[in-house]
Amino acid sequence: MSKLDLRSKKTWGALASIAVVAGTLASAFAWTAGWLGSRTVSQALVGETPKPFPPGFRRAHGKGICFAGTFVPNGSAVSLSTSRLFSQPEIPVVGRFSIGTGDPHAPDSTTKTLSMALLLKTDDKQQWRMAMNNEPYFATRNPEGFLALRQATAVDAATGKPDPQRLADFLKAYPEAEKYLKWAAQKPAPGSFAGATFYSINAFYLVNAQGERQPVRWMMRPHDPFFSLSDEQRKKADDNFLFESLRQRLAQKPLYWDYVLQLAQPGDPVDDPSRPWPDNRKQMVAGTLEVTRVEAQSVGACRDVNFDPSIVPAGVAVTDDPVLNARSAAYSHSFSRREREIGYGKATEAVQKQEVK
Ligand code: HEM
Repeated sequence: MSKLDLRSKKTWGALASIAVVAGTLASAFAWTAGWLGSRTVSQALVGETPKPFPPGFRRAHGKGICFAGTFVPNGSAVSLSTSRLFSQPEIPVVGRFSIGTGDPHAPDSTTKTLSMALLLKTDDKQQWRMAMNNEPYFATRNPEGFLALRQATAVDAATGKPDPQRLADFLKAYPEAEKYLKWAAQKPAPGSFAGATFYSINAFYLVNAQGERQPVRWMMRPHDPFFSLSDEQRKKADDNFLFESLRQRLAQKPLYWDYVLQLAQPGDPVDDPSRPWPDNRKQMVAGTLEVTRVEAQSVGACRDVNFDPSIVPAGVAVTDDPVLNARSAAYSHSFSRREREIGYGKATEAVQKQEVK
């Protein structure tokens, strides 16, 4: 091998090119790791409570159950979108019900937030992933606001309560959150998954064969009736009452939800999830989801799925909603962490296996 001639311009030119390549790779790595740029915010959005966090579980909505089902469209939305979801006779569904807490062992009464996530694979090899909550709108217009809300409502160690001044400062910066906080304070505690309505919250575009874009939001409206539990009933309820009653209910017969699209009118905000559209906007039932059986998440098909709502098929497009975009980054951080823990054999309970030493 010939020696490096450090006096030659050619050698210095080659070294400079290598430095550029190495520098680019290092920056790309730092960006991927979230050490640079706005991704630091998306990493900060991924909390880990309880601490230490049990490996292999989702960093949010950690307690959940997989389900299998079928989506049957009724054909009414074919003029709005080319997605096969609206025209294929039926689409198999891998889904997940969860509650809105990071702790996979939390009692079901810890939160009033219930969720449904869906992975729909159509026969044209496209995928639509959805993750919905039982809340019609979001607290803040952007993800920074969501982070600020978390900090403003954190319990002060000295008083055992959130600091009122911090909350007042937060509401000054994010006045839109007042509506959500008032609503959340009197939100009834759902007594079942079966009777809960799940909302997309973020807006999306449906795109038809002519390339026309119709902004929509949607909800999954249950056939089962909604019922709520009093504080007293929740205190007495079993730690797994929501998941247990779901199992029992499905052992009898399937559950159904109508997929209801809400169509925006010109001027309705598509990039602000804290501003629901007026109730008089046109709604249409585009199909029905049938849920037939559940399976533990440690072994079920939903375990290794990242229900990133920005994964949409042809015929659907994402909006510029900053919360939607932040969700994609945050879910990806959470997904990489849990899959790495599973891959390195650290996730025992999350996958029902012994730890690999
Ligand atoms: C800035 C706002 C938000 C952040 C940072 C956030 C963060 C997260 C994270 C980190 C996960 C775990 C992902 C995984 O490991 O697979 C998750 C799951 C989930 N989120 Fe969010 N989220 C946000 C907003 C929302 C909104 C607006 C909704 C409802 C429309 C929602 C519904 C869900 C659901 C249903 C799951 C569970 C999905 C599953 O079953 O795997 N999130 N979220």
